[in-house]
Amino acid sequence: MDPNGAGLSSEWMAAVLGAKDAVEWIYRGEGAANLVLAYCGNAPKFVGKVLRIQKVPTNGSECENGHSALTKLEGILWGKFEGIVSAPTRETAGQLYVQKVMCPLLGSEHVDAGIHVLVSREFLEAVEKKVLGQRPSWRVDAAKVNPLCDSVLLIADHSKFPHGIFKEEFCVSVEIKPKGGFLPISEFIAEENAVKKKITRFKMHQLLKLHQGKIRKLSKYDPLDMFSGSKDRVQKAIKSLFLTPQNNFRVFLNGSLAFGGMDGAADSASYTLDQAFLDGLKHIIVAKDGMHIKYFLELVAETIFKSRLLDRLLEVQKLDSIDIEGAIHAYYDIVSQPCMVCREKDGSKLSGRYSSLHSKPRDEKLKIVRDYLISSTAKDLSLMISFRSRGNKDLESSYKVVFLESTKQSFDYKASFIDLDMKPLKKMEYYYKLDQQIVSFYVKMAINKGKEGKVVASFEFFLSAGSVLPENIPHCPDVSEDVVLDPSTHGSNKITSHIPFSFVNLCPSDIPKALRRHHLEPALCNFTIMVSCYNLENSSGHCLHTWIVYHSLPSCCCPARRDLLKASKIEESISMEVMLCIQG
Ligand SMILES: O=P(O)(O)O[C@@H]1[C@@H](OP(=O)(O)O)[C@H](OP(=O)(O)O)[C@H](O)[C@H](OP(=O)(O)O)[C@H]1OP(=O)(O)O
Ligand SMILES: Nc1ncnc2c1ncn2[C@@H]1O[C@H](COP(=O)(O)OP(=O)(O)OP(=O)(O)O)[C@@H](O)[C@H]1O
Repeated sequence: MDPNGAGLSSEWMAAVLGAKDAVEWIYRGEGAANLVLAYCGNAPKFVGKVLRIQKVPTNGSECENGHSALTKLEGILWGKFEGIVSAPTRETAGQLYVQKVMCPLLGSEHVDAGIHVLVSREFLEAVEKKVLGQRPSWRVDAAKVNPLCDSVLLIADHSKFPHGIFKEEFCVSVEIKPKGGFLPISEFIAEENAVKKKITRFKMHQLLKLHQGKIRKLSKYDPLDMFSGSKDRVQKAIKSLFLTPQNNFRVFLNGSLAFGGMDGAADSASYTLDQAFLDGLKHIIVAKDGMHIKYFLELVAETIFKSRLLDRLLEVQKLDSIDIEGAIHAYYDIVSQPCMVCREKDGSKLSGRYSSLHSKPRDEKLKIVRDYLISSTAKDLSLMISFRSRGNKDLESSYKVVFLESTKQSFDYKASFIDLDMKPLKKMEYYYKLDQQIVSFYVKMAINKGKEGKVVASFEFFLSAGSVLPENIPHCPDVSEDVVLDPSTHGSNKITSHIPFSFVNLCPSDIPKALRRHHLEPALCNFTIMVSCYNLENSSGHCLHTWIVYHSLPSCCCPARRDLLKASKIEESISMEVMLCIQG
């Protein structure tokens, strides 16, 4: 690192990547703002590294060359962190933000701010051309490599161990974007938005994304499980991510994407679970056929649970203590604009509530907004964890070690946070609008909820090869809040929720009893009970089959028991899910 904090040491200044270097960089992935390339050549200074290249919107006006610095107000906001204000470019300021702001909060051992390397325009053009075919088409349409950038970030490749000790070793890594893991309690949340205190933004946003066509099915993942600190709930979170990865879960084998997609909308209809992934896992996890994925998911959950990595992240997320509905007021004062929220609420009894925010000293308002933006970074970053089996090697490990009880194996692991970008100050207004859009859409959709009475819990379980269906489903907690609209029928007033049944005893005559146990009156609703079976191995993880096992309308005949027993004989690891659909 150079003494000016610009992140360009003289050694790296000398290395300008040109067109001929492009062959050594291959597509690794991308998000909304950056394209990431992995190194596949032999130059020691690049081995084990990735390049993170800034993109610009294709429909944007002029491309910024990265030389525009922070705005004056951003300079004031981040002024207390050495070097950020005087950083010559936004990129450099962003890198210093990672070093000076995020590193101390998350722990320097889990963050690599990277260094800048110079690149020629020819290099950027050549790599862009080279990776075009691998990029999701909607990402290609949305943004392109910024041709005016003259430097890019070189960061450790967190999907690999830097120097493998053993030539033959396999490394598997997961990338998890856990999103916001707590429910706000802010007094500034308007009464009509009180649902925010009970339902996560992630979950509500899913409905909006479904409606907008950004995803094809609702995620089963609940960030509250991930951040719960409870082993069972963390396991549930990991399993849910596996079943509906979207852009929240990916697996890499020796640095190559093996599961999940770079397509932000990836869900069980679009990701693939290929043989290479299963074969690779077999090098790392010692288990009988059909159990590798189950144990791998256990390994990930165990590591997250034991390492307490997310505890610290949650604390950083909680810097957002008054919610965007509070922070937006401080924002308008900082940018010296009339407060649009107070203007809208003018005359309402709530508008007085915000005067306490508007009368705070400027320093406090700056802190509110600064903390909100830091929290936004923490709610959007990803965690990468790499694993390699320690085998029988007794060498002392320079990494942390996790023990997987199910296979009696020890693994080295290393964990890093990626994508710690500084969020622009001007995004505050967008955050407020998006928040309101998410909540109002959810509230509108949830109005249907009143029609179905009290609905019950969901459960899923894994069946391994040759196993029989369980006699008793464990007691499920009441999650009557937890009603989701069925993606396939959204728009109508059909509600899908989950109801526990003992599979073995499942027969139509038991169903009314079971419904009553959950305070549902069978006579008052038409309903369907479906069992879906997901294959976890040897195929794409798609839903293999859905059986309608019971329909309340007499004309429907449902050979439930026979089909379920057939399912139990599937010689694979499968996950089954029972859904109760009630037509309002
Ligand atoms: O607002 P969210 O929660 O949708 O988060 C955005 C992410 O969407 P997600 O819901 O995770 O798919 C979004 O991710 P995708 O592009 O959807 O993969 C970005 O990370 C975006 O950040 P930025 O604009 O690149 O700085 C994220 O925007 P920020 O809100 O973090 O600024
Ligand atoms: N240091 C790294 N090591 C390994 N893989 C990485 C690294 N950094 C990024 N990646 C891969 O590249 C992808 C895109 O990177 P990143 O999330 O930084 O992009 P972004 O455009 O900033 O994302 P966002 O949409 O959240 O703004 C990641 O999802 C990850 O798969």
